[in-house]
Amino acid sequence: MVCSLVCDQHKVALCQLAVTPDKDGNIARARARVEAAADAGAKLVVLPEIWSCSYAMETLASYAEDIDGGESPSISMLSEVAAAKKITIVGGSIPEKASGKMFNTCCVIGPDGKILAKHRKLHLFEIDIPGDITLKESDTFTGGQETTIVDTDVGRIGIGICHDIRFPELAMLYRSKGAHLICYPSAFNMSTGELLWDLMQKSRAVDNQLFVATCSPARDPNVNSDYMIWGHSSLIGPFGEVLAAAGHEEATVIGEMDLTTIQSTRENLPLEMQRRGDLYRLIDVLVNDSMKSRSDKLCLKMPA
Ligand SMILES: NC(=O)CC(=O)C(=O)O
Repeated sequence: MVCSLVCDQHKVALCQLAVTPDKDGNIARARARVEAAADAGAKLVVLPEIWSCSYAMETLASYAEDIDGGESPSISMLSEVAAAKKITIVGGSIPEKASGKMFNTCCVIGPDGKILAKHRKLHLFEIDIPGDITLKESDTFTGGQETTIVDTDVGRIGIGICHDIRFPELAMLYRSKGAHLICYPSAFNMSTGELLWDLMQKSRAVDNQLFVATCSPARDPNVNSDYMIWGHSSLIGPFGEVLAAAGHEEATVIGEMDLTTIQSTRENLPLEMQRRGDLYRLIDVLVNDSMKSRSDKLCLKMPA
């Protein structure tokens, strides 16, 4: 491949890791997977949501790391590997402790091993389907306050974590700021995954005509927990094409991201030129919605 000043084609690896309660083991396995992905030519490696320990609300605090205080074995390992292999890593997420709170945090690390950006999950997952699944992340985590878009060697990347994918406004914001790729380290489950996982990543990609990468932990069918992981990490192109996809078991999948297809897709299907800013604007939706009370938001008005 011949690259001009800035290379447009990049191999992206999604490391769908098997995650256990053994943190040292998880870090060692992640290191081996990231190194192997780099050796296979990946310039960007993406890890899952909560990969240093199990996604079990009751045990997360005992695994939390102080990233800003420099006491984070998980992030130190990623920095070492990024620098040794000269790659960019979207480091999934780990439980982060800071100011007496806990966040669900993704670090983006550059080829010099330095942290380029830190994203704290903005929308905390909340679901209550009686008899099936009930989970409220906000009982455990504090939500982040900042959106995250970062320039890297493989393009401009917007970051969201799992449930953040359900909020199209965030993806639209990243698109408007020139993102080439949105990465969503995630951990969907068996109740949400089958119907929503593929649909949402393709929706964010085709609505915004950019690349979307998701990375999940592997499913453990023997796990003694009511939260069984869906898996199926994927790389989606700007026309909704599946460029790489894992099953539900532990695997690394690598896909090629050709950034020039963003422009060609936008020329072929010029959505941005057709947007009816005279009839609707995102700002109106946001302002109207934020003025409503929480109970108003939950209730759909029925016709009289
Ligand atoms: N971890 C999550 O945010 C899970 C989620 O969004 C889901 O649908 O499952």
